[in-house]
Amino acid sequence: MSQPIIQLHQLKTQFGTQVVHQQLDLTIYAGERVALVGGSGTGKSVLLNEIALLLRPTAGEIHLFGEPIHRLKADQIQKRRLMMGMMFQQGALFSSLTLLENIMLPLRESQKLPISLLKELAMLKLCLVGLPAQAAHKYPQEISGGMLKRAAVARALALDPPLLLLDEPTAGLDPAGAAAFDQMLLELHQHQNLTLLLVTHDLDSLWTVTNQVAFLGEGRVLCKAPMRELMQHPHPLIQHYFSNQRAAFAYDRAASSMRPV
Ligand SMILES: Nc1ncnc2c1ncn2[C@@H]1O[C@H](COP(=O)(O)OP(=O)(O)OP(=O)(O)O)[C@@H](O)[C@H]1O
Repeated sequence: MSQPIIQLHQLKTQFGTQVVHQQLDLTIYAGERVALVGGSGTGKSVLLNEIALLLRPTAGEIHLFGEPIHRLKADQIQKRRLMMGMMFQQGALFSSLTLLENIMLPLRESQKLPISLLKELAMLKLCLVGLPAQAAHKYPQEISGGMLKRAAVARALALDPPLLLLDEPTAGLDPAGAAAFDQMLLELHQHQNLTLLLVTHDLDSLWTVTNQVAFLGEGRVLCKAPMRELMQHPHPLIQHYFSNQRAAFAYDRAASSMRPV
């Protein structure tokens, strides 16, 4: 059995009087490809930000890479942060920097290396996500949405983190672009020894990218299981989420593809 790299115990998240998570438990093991799904407003992005240590839960414990975060000192927490790459929903690249400069940013902040070497490392990441070398000197506003998302992944992977977090990575992409992005994620997972955790509403991504799906509802994770099993789960919220024509089409596409479902 792989090591657990994310463990959430009895997490509670509250904004004012709104309780978003309550008694939420979740364990993610090294090497898994996990999606967080659930209805709008169930707190998927909030949970991702808590795991990324960008937001503090109201109560409960987060263990990352086997360490209880609440017992760590600030410098140790920062070290854990660097072990996670995060791709934000809109990419969150700096518009005044080229793609290469954006990818170099995390490297410049944490590595004391000559600039020529940093550039080389950043170029490697650019290639890794399937972007052409000419894209390096373009600005975010000069490239397509698909390229932007790939550049955001390249930046998230700049420091070779073992864990990649992605917030709705295929949102806004056309079907072909989304499928190509999913394929890139699978290749990165295979070749970079990554654990993937993505928030998504993309039913095709659930079938093709993930091997575990954690379903959020009633403030907690109602079930974490492979898609096939999850779809059989009797909880009404899960049944409702998957009982529609779009979900049925995604199932048919997955079943007719060569990939195991
Ligand atoms: N910083 C904040 N302050 C107050 N409320 C917040 C904050 N961040 C999120 N919320 C609220 O928490 C709830 C969960 O938000 P979140 O964005 O995590 O939902 P989600 O499941 O990702 O939704 P969607 O699928 O629509 O993107 C929402 O009601 C949101 O308004």
